[in-house]
Amino acid sequence: MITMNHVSKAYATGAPALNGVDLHIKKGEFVFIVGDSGSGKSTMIKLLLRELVPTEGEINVMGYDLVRIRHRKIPMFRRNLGIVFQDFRLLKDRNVYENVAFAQRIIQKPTKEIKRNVPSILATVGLAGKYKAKPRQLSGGEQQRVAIARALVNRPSILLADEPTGNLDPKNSWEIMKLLEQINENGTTVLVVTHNREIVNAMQKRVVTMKKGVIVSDEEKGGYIDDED
Ligand SMILES: Nc1ncnc2c1ncn2[C@@H]1O[C@H](COP(=O)(O)OP(=O)(O)OP(=O)(O)O)[C@@H](O)[C@H]1O
Repeated sequence: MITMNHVSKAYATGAPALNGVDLHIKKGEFVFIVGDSGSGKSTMIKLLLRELVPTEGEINVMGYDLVRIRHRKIPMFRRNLGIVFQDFRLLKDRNVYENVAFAQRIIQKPTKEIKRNVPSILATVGLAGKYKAKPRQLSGGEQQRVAIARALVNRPSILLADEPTGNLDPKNSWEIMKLLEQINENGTTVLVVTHNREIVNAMQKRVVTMKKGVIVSDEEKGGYIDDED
């Protein structure tokens, strides 16, 4: 589903952000990506989204060769991915329903289908009763649920979450992680970049630890490794 072979990414300045990374993720896995600030996690996510191209190496996601993919095929490729960020990135002047429906309008789903799909996905994330609310009327946890609904409504095969609990209190963080786990149990491959040590240690999932652009550990049912530096 996701393969990175000897992937390096150097920016114009500084040491390479990624340096010879090999990573294989199978369909249906739940993987945490952890590591100190600057270890290369965001760079990895950007490469998987094809926002960046590697300096060296090969990346294949869902059968798409991300080094050689033609520009006009990138939007089609990205339909396979749902993305969630730390800061939610909702449309502030649109209500919950519109925020989720927007993702379907972009891919030109017929209105009839949108009217069926949006309430269904809002029920999945536990927000069926809040479809008319504006983002500012929601808690941080609820806003993140809207963002997750928006990421899922087009039924992506892979969900990428970049620090999804970074702005949430512990209770909401747990609820969001449990929701991501449930989404994974329903068949979606889930990658979560996080600094949340307690949750990583408790959830007993695969943990890939990055340090200075390399993978220093990759463990099934792993934990958060403390940096001794
Ligand atoms: N656009 C850029 N130009 C130059 N260097 C960059 C750029 N983006 C990131 N870097 C550098 O690449 C390295 C890896 O950064 P990256 O953002 O991938 O780390 P990260 O693990 O996601 O960090 P954080 O946890 O703080 O988000 C860092 O040294 C960073 O300074």
